[in-house]
Amino acid sequence: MRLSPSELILNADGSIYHLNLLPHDIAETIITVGDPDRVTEVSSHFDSIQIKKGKREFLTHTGFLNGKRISVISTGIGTDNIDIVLNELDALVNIDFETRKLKKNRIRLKIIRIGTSGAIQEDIPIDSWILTELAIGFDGLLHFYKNELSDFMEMEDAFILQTGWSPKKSRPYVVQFNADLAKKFKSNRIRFGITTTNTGFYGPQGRTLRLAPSTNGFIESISNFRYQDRQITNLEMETSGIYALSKLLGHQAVSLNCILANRATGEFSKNPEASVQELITFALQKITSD
Ligand SMILES: O=P(O)(O)O[C@H]1O[C@H](CO)[C@@H](O)[C@H]1O
Ligand SMILES: O=c1cc[nH]c(=O)[nH]1
Repeated sequence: MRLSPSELILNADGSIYHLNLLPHDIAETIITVGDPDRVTEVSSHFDSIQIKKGKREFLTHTGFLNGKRISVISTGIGTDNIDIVLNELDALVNIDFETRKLKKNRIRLKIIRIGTSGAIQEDIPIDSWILTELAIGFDGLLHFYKNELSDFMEMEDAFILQTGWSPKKSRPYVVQFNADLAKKFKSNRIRFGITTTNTGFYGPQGRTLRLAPSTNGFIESISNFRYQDRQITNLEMETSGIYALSKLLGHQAVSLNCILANRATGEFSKNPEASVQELITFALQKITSD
């Protein structure tokens, strides 16, 4: 089937609508970061940079490090942006832009998120790193796609029951990392965890400045959740969308979280930039150690 101009939207130069990229602009190993400034922090480690392109909050650098071609792309904040980034990255490799038809041979991208996050358990130190094994999405993105991702229905039901989750909110969905890709990042510095992906930074993460969240004791309630002796470790705003769409599209994804805040102790990192830099260096070393 030929995709119409309103579905597969290409710019005048043939690049994909939001990312502003041509198919050959991206590598098969993709690092996603939320903050556009973090793109340069990652690509400054590259031996050479071939592509620097962007539009809106979506900035991409593609280059080589130790002979490996890598792209780093900023997603901005939130799973609504992840919907755009994942669909457009997939289109770049799996749709022929000339014929507007799906390619026969599918390419499987390796997607590694390097992001920042808040811990919700007291024993998780500031500036430590968590690799998300299971993401619990409060965002609802998955529900807009035909899918049979139901492996964790029992855990979802347990979460809804234990936290008294309001039916006014989207049903939380649980989705897993790609275990093969995750093996690459095993290290005594990395803790595997359960991450919630929240639809905002303030109310949706139980923060109160002037507005009170609808649920009293939101952080306490999700930090007390237990499933098969496991507990939620941290929260952020993209991982469930990345994992869900990667699974549906056939890509491999892992999410690395640099813990900047601890919501149980009220602490925040004294040097967030250095902390994120260290995680970038670690991730790049693992990615290029084939
Ligand atoms: O540091 P990044 O990758 O943006 O990730 C986290 O930081 C942002 C909120 O400050 C959200 O995007 C959250 O997921
Ligand atoms: O508390 C935090 C810190 C970083 N990112 C988040 O989404 N929440």
